[in-house]
Amino acid sequence: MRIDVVSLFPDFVRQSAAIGVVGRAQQRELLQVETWNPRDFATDNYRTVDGRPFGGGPGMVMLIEPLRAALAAIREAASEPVHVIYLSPQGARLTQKRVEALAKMPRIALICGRYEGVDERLLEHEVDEELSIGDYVLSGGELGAAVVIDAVGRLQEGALNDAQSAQQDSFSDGLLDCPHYTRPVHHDAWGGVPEVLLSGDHAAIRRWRRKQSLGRTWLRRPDLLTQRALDDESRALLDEFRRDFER
Ligand SMILES: Nc1nonc1C(=O)NCc1ccc(Cl)cc1
Repeated sequence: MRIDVVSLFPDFVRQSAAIGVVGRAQQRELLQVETWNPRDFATDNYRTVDGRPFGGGPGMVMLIEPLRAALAAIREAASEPVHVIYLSPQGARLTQKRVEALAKMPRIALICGRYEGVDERLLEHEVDEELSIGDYVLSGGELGAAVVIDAVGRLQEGALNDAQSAQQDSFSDGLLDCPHYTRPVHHDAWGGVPEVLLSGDHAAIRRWRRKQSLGRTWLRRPDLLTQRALDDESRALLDEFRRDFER
């Protein structure tokens, strides 16, 4: 999969995509991240990328032309269609479900805005999808782009090792993760570890972990439970968790 990022801060995007799982996915050529700086597509001597807002008001707006020219260059370098995404608080909230769909696309382009916004005509004519990583205001779209690159990059076939895949699965089935423990078995100030995890009874351990994931989701994110049907076993485990909790 190839991801082209249009950003005034290409180094940030490149460096964040060069580490960890995503960095390794690039080394293995499972993923390719390229950056394009709109300033390189500005047509005037001052390499201008922003303009004053019509209607007045503070701040500046990103010009159409440098962004449009950067996208044209991206499309020229592409043998297949490019799905263009704009990151902003005005977009649809990014979910794991949407990440899984994006991860199957051959090419996506991420446009990172700065200043007060991007000329609406660019968004109307060039952007296929507007996405938000959360309901808060950042200084630009680059952090959103880094989130999309990470979430989509780790889903590329071969990017994750077994442990990471297991962790991914626990989140991806729409539930919160269970608690994790490691040595020491007994900590002076903070006590021990749930006995079942020391038992070696793998069926019981699996059951305990599933019960914890269901229970934590019920306690912390009940909205996630309404979005999915629970099979009989999960329903029984959650009821057991709730009985224990309310005891
Ligand atoms: N929340 C979010 N989810 O994705 N992006 C954001 C965000 O706050 N971007 C800031 C931003 C976006 C566009 C422009 Cl022109 C300026 C600043």
